[in-house]
Amino acid sequence: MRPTDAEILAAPKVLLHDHLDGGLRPATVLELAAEIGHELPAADEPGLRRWFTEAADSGSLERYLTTFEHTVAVMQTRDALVRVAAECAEDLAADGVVYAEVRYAPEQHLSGGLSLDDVVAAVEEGFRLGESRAAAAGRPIRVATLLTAMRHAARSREIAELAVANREAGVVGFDIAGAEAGFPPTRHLDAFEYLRRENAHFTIHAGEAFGLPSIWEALQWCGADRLGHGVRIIDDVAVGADGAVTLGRLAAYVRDKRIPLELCPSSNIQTGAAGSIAEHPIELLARLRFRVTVNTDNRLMSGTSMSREFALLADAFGYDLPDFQWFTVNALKSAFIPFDQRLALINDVVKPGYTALGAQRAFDQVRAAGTERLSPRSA
Ligand SMILES: O=c1[nH]cnc2c1ncn2[C@H]1C[C@H](O)[C@@H](CO)O1
Ligand SMILES: [Zn+2]
Repeated sequence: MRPTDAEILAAPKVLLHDHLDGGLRPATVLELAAEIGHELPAADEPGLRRWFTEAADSGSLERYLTTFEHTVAVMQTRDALVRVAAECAEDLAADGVVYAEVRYAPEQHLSGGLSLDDVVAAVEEGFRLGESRAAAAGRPIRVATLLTAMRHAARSREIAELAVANREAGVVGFDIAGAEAGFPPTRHLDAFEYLRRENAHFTIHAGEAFGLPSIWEALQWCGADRLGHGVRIIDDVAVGADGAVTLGRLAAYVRDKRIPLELCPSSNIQTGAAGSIAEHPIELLARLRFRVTVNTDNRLMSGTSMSREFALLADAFGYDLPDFQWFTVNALKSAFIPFDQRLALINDVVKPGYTALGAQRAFDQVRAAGTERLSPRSA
């Protein structure tokens, strides 16, 4: 059965891959840009919303990334960062997300004179503010942070140190992002070796715009805990005409080691990593029991939300609530917060949430069945 949109919205959801600078409200971009005199490509909310999705719809990661020029430009002051982070937490909570790991690159927020420490402090303040507003609105959420280093730049070791220094302040991990082709993860080996020595967690954007060599480096040279996208692992999965499946050694390793794949269906279509939702490898990877998770990547650029991603998957593959519970539990198993906290969220929030939805559906069916109709009298 296709879950209703109301059921999808109410279902507890978990998000591991969402960029702070890819999820601003269009109205906020307009207001912040007006305050600092930044020129935008559209003058009103619907126009700006449309511009972001259309410009990001380019089929190339490099062109997709140019749209961040306008979001990063308006996130250069303490107040702007607090506001954007608070709204991010509120928007995710309103969408039924109960736990999120949100990432951003502190090195991109220094042009207004903030230090790296100032940037982290402002974003954490915003997340705490958003969490408390969401709780007051009856939609509790926990937001944890990943600090990203840009792969074309040379500050990854410094950002890794910033992540470790802010572990107690809400930062739970590290990531590298930006154009993938030409910037292999091994350029940042120093940062990853440092993080491993510090017993810290990290994910790497790999296997999105570039294929298996990028995934292999991220795992076997750098030691990534998770793969940001990792969708091109499908290149190492062969399906014969008779339906027989053969995994190459890298795909087998990813599945055997339960390496989480942070799949982002809508984003993958925009950057050309997949042709359409119906053709997205998520269905085959899920059926093969890879550790698949569903994510938004950039809600503004993709005009999406966790609920929308789930709805698209439900339409394309007939997924129902048990499938969404499976994706959600997978995500929590893969989160960077401590094991006891992950378990508590699985057992006390996610499973009861899906059970309640199942019970509600059963009641609705009984109630519908209770309205007895006279069937036409047969001859
Ligand atoms: O999907 C992505 N792949 C690579 N880089 C990305 C993706 N989405 C966002 N970014 C970049 C642009 C942002 O400015 C940066 C930090 O969030 O990360
Ligand atoms: Zn991303």
